[in-house]
Amino acid sequence: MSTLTNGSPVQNTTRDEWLAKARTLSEALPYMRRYAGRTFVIKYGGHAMGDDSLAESFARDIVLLKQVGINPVVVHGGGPQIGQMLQRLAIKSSFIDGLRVTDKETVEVVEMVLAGSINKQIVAAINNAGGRAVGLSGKDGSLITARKLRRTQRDPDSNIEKVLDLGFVGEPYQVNPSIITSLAQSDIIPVIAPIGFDRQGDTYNINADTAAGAVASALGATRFFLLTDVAGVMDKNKDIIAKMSLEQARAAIADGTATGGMIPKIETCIDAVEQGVDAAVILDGRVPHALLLEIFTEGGAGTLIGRE
Ligand SMILES: Nc1ncnc2c1ncn2[C@@H]1O[C@H](COP(=O)(O)OP(=O)(O)O)[C@@H](O)[C@H]1O
Ligand SMILES: CC(=O)N[C@@H](CCC(=O)OP(=O)(O)O)C(=O)O
Repeated sequence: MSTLTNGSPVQNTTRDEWLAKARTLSEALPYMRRYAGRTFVIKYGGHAMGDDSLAESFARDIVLLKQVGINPVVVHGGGPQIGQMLQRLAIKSSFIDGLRVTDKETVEVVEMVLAGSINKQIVAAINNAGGRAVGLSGKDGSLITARKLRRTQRDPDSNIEKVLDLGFVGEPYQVNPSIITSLAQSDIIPVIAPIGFDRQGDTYNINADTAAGAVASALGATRFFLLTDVAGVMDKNKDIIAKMSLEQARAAIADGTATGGMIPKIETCIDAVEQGVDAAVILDGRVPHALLLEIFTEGGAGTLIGRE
């Protein structure tokens, strides 16, 4: 038993808990100093959004990052939420290579769900947690000019390559980050919906990982985080891989360690690092405060993809 400065006795367990908390806070200091003034792009996936308390803890983490001098930029998805809305409207939806085939009617729903409801929910959650967030889509401030994504597939029988039509699925063609830097300088946290536009007035549905990677590259972000619904990239024994070089990341795709939605995710990380982002991290958005643990503790969480 020991005593507090006010003389009250403290049970040892409580004291140990306090010491553990103090150690964690103290451990965070060098990271806070290292990252002050840096830009972090955080991709917040639709699967990571989960319930209200998880959304609240995500918002608090973002506000904390801003408070310690980091410039967080949030790019969000919302695939499952788009799916639910399309179902309610009885609009059929299909995917090719993890990308939603998007006709004119679908792109209207996608924009409504992403730039409308989800974007504003995240903005409100950050503002309720004490931050100053502003929601944008790629159309605002000409942030993301897009062009139609061209996908081809080789027919295994004839070996002829055919062009697949995904409709209004776009790829970022030009990212103009000036709106983001102006907002960040005014202490505002930008929250971006992955919608692009072109000079012909067409609207494009962009995969949120791709949009976030393009924003991270254009901003020269120090770190790019992808919050998803797994603990990180798993090896063939289902153990989390803590760190991967670009070569190991490419090998994980080539040898089938990464499949499905993990493939474009790792590809996006490789592209972002090749274009100057210091490191990209895939981590579990379902775990409360995963972002804080990754950024401010020694062990980190999730899978870091970097140069060496
Ligand atoms: N090696 C791997 N490690 C972890 N997850 C993997 C791996 N290979 C495939 N996956 C799958 O990738 C999914 C994450 O991609 P995705 O569903 O597109 O995420 P999000 O909706 O967050 O963008 C995981 O839920 C998992 O099923
Ligand atoms: C072209 C394409 O597939 N766009 C995605 C955009 C949302 C997204 O990527 O959301 P998650 O990150 O939650 O998966 C879609 O329509 O679902």
